[in-house]
Amino acid sequence: MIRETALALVKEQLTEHRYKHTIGVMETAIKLAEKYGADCQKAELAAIFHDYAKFRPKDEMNKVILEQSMPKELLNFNSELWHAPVGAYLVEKEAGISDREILDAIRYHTSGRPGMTLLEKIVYLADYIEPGRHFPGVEDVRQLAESDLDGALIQAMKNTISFLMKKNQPVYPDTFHTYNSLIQSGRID
Ligand SMILES: Nc1ncnc2c1ncn2[C@@H]1O[C@H](COP(=O)(O)OP(=O)(O)O)[C@@H](O)[C@H]1O
Ligand SMILES: [Fe+2]
Repeated sequence: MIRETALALVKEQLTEHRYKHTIGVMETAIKLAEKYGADCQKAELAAIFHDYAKFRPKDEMNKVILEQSMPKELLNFNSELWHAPVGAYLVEKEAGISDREILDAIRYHTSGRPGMTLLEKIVYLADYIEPGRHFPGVEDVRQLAESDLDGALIQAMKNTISFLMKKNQPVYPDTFHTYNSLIQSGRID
């Protein structure tokens, strides 16, 4: 699918603000894909579609999670997590994207998962550091992303986990497991 077609499909699903964020994620994901040797076209499409389900009603997302046998555990956590796996499902069903790598990059863009692929890492990070993002710690992650993809990802996950903990919010454990897997894969002992 070409960029224009994908963007037109996504624009219908999003607010103006979310659409601008999506453009930022797309541009950042392409740059990261060039830098780290990922497939730029897949990075572009995954980034364009990553928030496709962001504004679906909660009851619709809840139903998809149950009917499509997604992890039920998701329902015990922040509903903000749901649009990622539900988005992967709807992008396949409604937009006809069938590439597994692209769908998985959408599926895991919020929680991460242990053993993330290069494409999944790029979309996760592009979502975190795109130029429209302004929150404490984002500049450090942007700097790290220039030369150390895993280091940047670890820092982004640390920030997300601490942010949720500071607000006394539950943390969906896959993010902890992703953090552990990244820390362990980089260890020299
Ligand atoms: N492990 C987690 N447990 C609970 N909430 C999480 C977890 N990881 C991310 N979140 C929350 O999910 C929300 C959406 O994240 P994300 O999809 O990355 O961004 P966006 O808001 O651009 O869609 C954020 O508010 C974030 O704090
Ligand atoms: Fe998202």
